[in-house]
Formats: sequence, C-alpha cells, structure tokens
Amino acid sequence: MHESRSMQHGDGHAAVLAIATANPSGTILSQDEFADQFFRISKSDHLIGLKEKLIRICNKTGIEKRHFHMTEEILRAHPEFVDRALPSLDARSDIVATEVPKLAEFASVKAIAEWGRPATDITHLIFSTYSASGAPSADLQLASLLGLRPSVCRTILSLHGCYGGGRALHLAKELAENNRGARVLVACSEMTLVCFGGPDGSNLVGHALFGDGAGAVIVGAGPLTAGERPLFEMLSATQTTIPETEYALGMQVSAAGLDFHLAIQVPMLLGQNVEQALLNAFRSAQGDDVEVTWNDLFWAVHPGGRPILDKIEEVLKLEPGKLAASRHVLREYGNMSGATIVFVLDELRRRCREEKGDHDHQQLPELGVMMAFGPGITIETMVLRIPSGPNKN
Ligand SMILES: CC(C)(COP(=O)(O)OP(=O)(O)OC[C@H]1O[C@@H](n2cnc3c(N)ncnc32)[C@H](O)[C@@H]1OP(=O)(O)O)[C@@H](O)C(=O)NCCC(=O)NCCSC(=O)CC(=O)O
Repeated sequence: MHESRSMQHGDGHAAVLAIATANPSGTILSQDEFADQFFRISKSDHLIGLKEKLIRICNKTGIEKRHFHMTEEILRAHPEFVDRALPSLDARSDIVATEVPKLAEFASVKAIAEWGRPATDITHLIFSTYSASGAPSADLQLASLLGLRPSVCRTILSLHGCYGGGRALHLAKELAENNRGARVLVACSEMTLVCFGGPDGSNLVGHALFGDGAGAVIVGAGPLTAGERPLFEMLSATQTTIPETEYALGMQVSAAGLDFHLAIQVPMLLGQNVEQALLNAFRSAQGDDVEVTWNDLFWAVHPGGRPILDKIEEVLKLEPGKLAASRHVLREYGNMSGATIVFVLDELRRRCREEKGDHDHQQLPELGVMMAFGPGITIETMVLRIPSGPNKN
C-alpha cells in the first residue's frame, strides 16, 4: 500500500515547463495620452480637477503603455459602460464570457507549442480571472477551445485578483507533485472591460494602473519526457495573510460592473510584511535555520504599483536592478492583475537566455523568489530555482 501510494507521486519538485503571454489587439494606449483619451471617450472633459489628478497619478505609475480589449466602437455601442448609475453587468459579462477565454487561448496555444506535447496530454487546468460571473465558466470554454480531453480536471479561481496567478501556480505545483504524470495548464486572463467606468473620486488609481493580458504556464514534475525542459523548479510555496487588512484591497461586483478598492496604505502594508512572508516560504524550503541573503536571489515580484516595488526594494535593501523584470512588465503593460506574474516569469526567462550573450544583463542567481499580492491582503510566495546543466535555458 505504502509503495503504491508513493508510485502515485511525481519525482522531485514540480517545474515550470513552458510560459507564454498574450495581450488583446483592441487598443494600445500610451500612459502620456491616457488621461486625455479617457476623459474624451467618457465625455468627462468638464471634470477638470479629476483630469488633473489623473494626469498627476499617471505620471507616477512607472507605466508607459497598456493594452485593452475595449475600443471606442464598444463604448459607442454601450454608453452604459461609462455611466456607473446604469446597470451594465449583463452586457459586460456577455463580452468577457467570450473574450476572456479567447485571450487565454492565445497564450495557452503558445505555451503548449513551447512545451512540445499535444494539448490532450494536459491532465489539469487551473483558470484564474476576475471576470467570471457564470457557470459553466471560462475554464470549460478554454478546455473546449484547446481540445483538451473530457477527463481534464478543471478548477476556476475567481476574484483572487492580483494573487490569482501566484495561487494558481502554487496549486499547480501541488497537483503535479501529488499526481504522477500530471501536466497542469495554468491560464490567467484579465480584462478591465468588466470594471471600466467614467471617472469619479474613487476609481482614478485603478484606471491609471490596470491593463489587459493573459498568461499561460505548463507545470509538471518528474519523470519528464524527452523534450520537456524545466525552466524554473518550484521548491516551496506558501500563502501569508496580513491580519486585519481586509479593508485595504478589494473587488465588489455590482449592477454596474466590478469596483476595485485600493487603499493608499497598500505599499506600506506590503513593505511591513514582505520579509515575514519570505521567511515563511524559505522555512518551508530549508527548515527553521534558514539562511538567505535577499540580494543573492533573483526576483519575480508582482508589480502591483511602482511604490510597492520601491517599498520592497527599500525594506529588503535590494540592489538596483533586482526588480528589473517586474519594473519592465509594469512599464510595458501596466498591472494585469493575476496574469502579471506570468509576464514577469517570462521576462526573467528572457533575461536568463540573453545573459549568455549580452553583458548588459546581470547573471541571474540559481535561487529566486516569486511573490504575488491581492485581496486579504494575501501574499503568495514561491521559492524557485533555475536548473543548472544541460536543461538550463
Ligand atoms: C497612484 C500612484 C501611481 C501614485 O504614486 P505616488 O504614491 O508615488 O505619488 P503621490 O503620493 O504623489 O500620489 C499622487 C496622487 O495619487 C493619490 N493616491 C495615491 N495612492 C492612492 C490610492 N491608493 N487611492 C487614491 N489615491 C491615491 C495621492 O493622494 C495623490 O493625490 P494628489 O495628487 O491629489 O495629492 C501610486 O501610489 C500607486 O501606484 N498606487 C497603487 C498601489 C496599489 O495599491 N497597488 C495595488 C494594485 S492591486 C493589486 O495589485 C492586487 C489586487 O488588486 O488584487
């Protein structure tokens, strides 16, 4: 019995076997022009004070551009998306019910191609989004679009917000390590269409930060088949909730769509608690006598906002450049909620490849850490290792 139980487990730690990302082709907006465009299309140019404030906020985000599914044509067809006093959830849900899985499909097809095995070899699917409001949901639709087998085990993570990608990867690790031969597709797809609205005193920061994107990751543990290459080994994963901070980050579904709440204290709260979350993850990997120097690691941090990255850099005394992959993703795409961490992993992988031939890139250390934050405040932390030897990418 004992032997047959151990035969059911994968060999060793789970690993990331492929990563891909996608963005919608609808609209790309430069952050410099965002306030002008947003106030024009929402017919709000008369709200001069709010517009000036949005310009001040946009200038401080560290973002250069963002991608959106939303277009002016969609807004012309749905004036209720601008006026939050009008009910609009049904119309928003109709659009995202098709478009969110479709965006996930673009990323997943690329990840499956990189992985090199047929989609029918996927045994588990974990889909994370803040846009799902029906059942059956985006997970089933993605499974159909990709032609996954009917026995694929599906899980949907709904409204986990920005820690959705981290949570999905954590679950994928546990599934892969506990089910021999499992190959888990993690798909995170986020679209701001569900929370778009005309400017008011409470939603400017969300409008300045969030963008649309999808990430897909294939996760599996040993034995690996010929052609499978581990990109990041997933050594340990923990979740830490900061007590009594429910008020600080949240999402609420209403007749007018999804409302985000981002308290001004979020960067400070994360700064005060990040080290404990890291120690929890490293103790889980190395035991109580953990010895780790933060600057000896590579870093994949969810770029929730520029001051969050600044605060983490400050409290952990990180060398400049340690959060470069996170800052790059924030600059190029904004905060894509749960999908963002997949973009950061992809960027790190790119830097890892380039370091061989490009001396401008710092050599990545062998050990690193992935962190994602969201409502709770919840911190998902994972200790990663870049494999050495012939599989190194
Ligand atoms: C908004 C910022 C770009 C502003 O940058 P700075 O803080 O450096 O600049 P600043 O102090 O001069 O602030 C500029 C103006 O923004 C206002 N301001 C700052 N933070 C605010 C907040 N959370 N809510 C409302 N207003 C805010 C300030 O009062 C100020 O207004 P005035 O100019 O009128 O004085 C930044 O604070 C930021 O990126 N904050 C978001 C961090 C965050 O919460 N991220 C989590 C995202 S959610 C996530 O990732 C997880 C999830 O949702 O699941």
